[in-house]
Amino acid sequence: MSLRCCATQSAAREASGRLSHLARLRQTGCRALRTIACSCAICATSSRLRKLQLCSSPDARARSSSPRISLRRQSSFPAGNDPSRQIVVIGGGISGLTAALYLARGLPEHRIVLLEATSRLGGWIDSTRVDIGHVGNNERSKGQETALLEAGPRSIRPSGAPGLAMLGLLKSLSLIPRLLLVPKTAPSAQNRFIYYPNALQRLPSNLLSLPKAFFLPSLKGILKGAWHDFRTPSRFARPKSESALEKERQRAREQDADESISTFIVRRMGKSGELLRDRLFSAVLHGIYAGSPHVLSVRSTLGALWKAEQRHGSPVRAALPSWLNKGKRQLTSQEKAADEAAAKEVSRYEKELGDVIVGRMKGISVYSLPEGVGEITQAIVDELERMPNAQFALNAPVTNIVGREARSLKLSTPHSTYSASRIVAAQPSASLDRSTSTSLPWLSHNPGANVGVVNVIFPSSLASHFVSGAKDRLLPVEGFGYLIPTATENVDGVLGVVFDSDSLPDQDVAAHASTGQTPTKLTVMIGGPHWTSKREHSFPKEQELVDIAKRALNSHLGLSKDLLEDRSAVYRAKLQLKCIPHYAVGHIARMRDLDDKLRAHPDFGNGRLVLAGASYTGVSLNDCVLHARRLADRIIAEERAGSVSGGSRSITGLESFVEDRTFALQSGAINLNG
Ligand SMILES: C=Cc1c2[nH]c(c1C)Cc1[nH]c(c(CCC(=O)O)c1C)Cc1[nH]c(c(C)c1CCC(=O)O)Cc1[nH]c(c(C)c1C=C)C2
Repeated sequence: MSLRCCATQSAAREASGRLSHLARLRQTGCRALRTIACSCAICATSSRLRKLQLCSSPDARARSSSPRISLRRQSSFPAGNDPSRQIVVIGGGISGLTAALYLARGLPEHRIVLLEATSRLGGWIDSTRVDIGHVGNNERSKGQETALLEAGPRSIRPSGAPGLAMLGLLKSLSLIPRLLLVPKTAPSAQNRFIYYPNALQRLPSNLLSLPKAFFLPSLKGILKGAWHDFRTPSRFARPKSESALEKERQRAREQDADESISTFIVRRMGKSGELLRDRLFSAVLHGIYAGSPHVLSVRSTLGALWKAEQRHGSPVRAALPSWLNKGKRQLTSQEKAADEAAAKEVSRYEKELGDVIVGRMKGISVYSLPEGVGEITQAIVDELERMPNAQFALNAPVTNIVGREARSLKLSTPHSTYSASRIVAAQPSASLDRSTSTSLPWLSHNPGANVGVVNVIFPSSLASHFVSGAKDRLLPVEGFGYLIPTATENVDGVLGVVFDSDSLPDQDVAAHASTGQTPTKLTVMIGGPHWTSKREHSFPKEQELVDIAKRALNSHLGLSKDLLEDRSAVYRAKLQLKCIPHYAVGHIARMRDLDDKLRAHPDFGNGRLVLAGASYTGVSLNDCVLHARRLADRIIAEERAGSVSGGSRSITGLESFVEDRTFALQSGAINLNG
């Protein structure tokens, strides 16, 4: 963060000498959080992320932030400037960094250049440790109390192919021993709440707790809805007598079929579906996409529900044993092939990880690292910095990409031009659309969530001061946090609150183990669909966001005004613009069209422009890593084959939309508690 701020004091240039200068500046100054409130031109213009920082505590100081980079000279690199052996990766978020890392490892003869538009790497990942005051009364136990804050993603799920791909990356970066693991049995894994209509309700965490849940106000009508779903024919049901040609036509139509989450739920569950949408599903969507069930595609975001109807007749039938389910149908050969390919990929990653790690991770709900998920991007940057064939440029927004059929591609930034045989475009798709004239469709189609994030820290001393009794706990319940559905009265537009100190307590214990005291940390998320009718300039400013957070914590958790206004409480507010892509209805069909157009493009086809990142193939860190790895593997294979036989180049980064026509996105499943 300080890198960004310091960088903006002078002109934005991407020369290597300048980057070393930035690294030096970062080490020497700009440490206090409050210095980050940007009044600088570059942050406001070249970065789409507007940062609003506020610390109410005089003691709060930021200690670490975005990945540190210091650029070494590249003159020793053997490939020189041969464009046929130069790959440019655009975008320094997790997707771009992962792609660059695997490419640099797999193609040591190629130069890999990573261009980042802003002055920091890491994208939405933004981990910062702050000092929040002193703890301990006597000289021996006295120490500085610190808290690790995340303004973006904070924990990672180890499940499925995406989860394994991420663990494989972490293993290769030697980060596995550093993981802070949260077991599935931990209270934070078991307890997730919904605030409806005016109280916290714990959601069922397993089948045993399901019957009790039927009486929760937010789940009222679930039995009626389930019965409606059971009786509603599948939209994929076809008469047995249909001709083969009819069947084929119907199958082709199904390939592109889609609907919103709202219409899916109401179609399957009738009137009860409307209630469940407003009391339950909207809350879950707030907690993943900061999005609305009316906009999001069911197929691309809750793909497990879509697949359940397609394969089993309905989501309820899918949960039944097969002898009770007459709606279950035979899989097509294409579906079988896709399932087999997915299973193969899982076992490949499991093999790479080894039985010990795979076994250990089976009992884990989520994990993070002592210095937050930012440790991952820092470790990637550190390794890239050590590699002679990797190069970074910050403050290097790509303003144009020109291709001349089979010749190399030319990229322009305000201060340089680059030639490349291939480009991996890992920035948000709308940025690619805005900054270049690729004439590719759909890049700006999907909206994205605007979210106000307020980190709140109560230093450990406040618990003993404000709570009487042995427990010393400021929060009324223990768990992951709570979400607010649209049916709850919510004029401030709060999406939910994460109990960070419950879900990853070890992040802060580790920092001051001598006292055993830990701060209480919360993150209040605001906005998303509640701001749809607002223009960007009227989004709440930093103080307004903090005030909203205080009101929410007071009315939802009963935290007293004295506690909230205590001068040692720390608040940090940040506005995250377009931070989570919303896959709108029809996303899969549009991605197939984009794939076709890209493949056939005279300048960018033939694997010359490859698309990567959350705009296309899944919003989680795991999805970003999985798809970046997949495309890097394909590029490496083609480059190696090409150097021998001039192999056919066909990569677009969108292969998953074409290869698995029934279920393109890996992480479409939801799991409320597991
Ligand atoms: C209150 C808002 C938000 C909370 N988290 C996010 C928002 C916008 C962002 C987010 N959460 C998840 C993802 C998916 C990708 C990932 O990294 O795993 C994103 C972008 C995961 C998630 N969080 C919740 C659910 C049900 C999921 C999906 C699958 C899973 O991990 O189980 C629930 C949840 N999110 C938030 C809270 C307070 C909460 C539940 C109480 C915060």
